[in-house]
Amino acid sequence: MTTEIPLIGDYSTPGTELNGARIGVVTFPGTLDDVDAARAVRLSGATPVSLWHADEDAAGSLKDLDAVVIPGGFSYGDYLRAGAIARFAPMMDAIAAAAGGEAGSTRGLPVLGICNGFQILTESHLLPGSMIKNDHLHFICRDQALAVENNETAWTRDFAPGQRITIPLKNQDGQYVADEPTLDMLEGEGRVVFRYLDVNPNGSRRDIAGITNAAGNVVGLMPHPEHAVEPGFGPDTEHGLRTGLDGLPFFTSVLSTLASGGAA
Ligand SMILES: NC(=O)CC[C@H](N)C(=O)O
Repeated sequence: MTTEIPLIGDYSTPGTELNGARIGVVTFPGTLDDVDAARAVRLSGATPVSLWHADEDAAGSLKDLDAVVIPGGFSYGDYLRAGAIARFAPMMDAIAAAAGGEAGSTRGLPVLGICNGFQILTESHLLPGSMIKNDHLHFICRDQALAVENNETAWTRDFAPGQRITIPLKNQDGQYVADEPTLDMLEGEGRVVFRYLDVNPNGSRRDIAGITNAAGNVVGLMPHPEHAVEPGFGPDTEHGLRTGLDGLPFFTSVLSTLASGGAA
């Protein structure tokens, strides 16, 4: 069962007109950023739909959805390892089947994992590699500059190639690791989607901040685009102006992808 998420507030910023797309936002026990993710979806013009991790008809609930966001937070309190318990949720089985794993599937449901969502995607083996503690062993919260290395995924096509963006980063388990052959494969296939700029905040291998599956429909990243979608709330971007809209193209990109009829 799914419910459209009622939202309060002013939508007179971009994307006020509803465009017919329905995007699911998953909630686990301990999820933190589902409300902000839903608001970002709505600001892009799509309708956010709430998805519950333990839904007994998870596959049925995904049927009329066009994309899914797995938001940030501390699913199951990050016990054992961030995302390690969430991966066994019935909703994750349904998402994996609809998204198609590493290679993508015929449906190729677009899935965006943000921070804890990225951790859940690696634990679920929808994306390769693992997230471990930041190398300095501290929780970090900062406005982080990134380079968009691949603008041909379902969630990045509204960016320019190589575009510099700034969005918030806040986590303790943000260090992306993988063995050298996997890192070489990701680089070789253009699957590094975002790279940290100016500073590597957590020791991630090769400054990797986000990656995609082979088909380009599943994307995960540690920084939080849903916190940079409204004027006055996101990080300073250019010339000290508080524009803070660098997260919005994630959510409009998936709409462009859907409009063009492709998964990526
Ligand atoms: N902001 C978040 O999603 C936090 C993610 C995660 N559980 C961590 O600290 O690392």
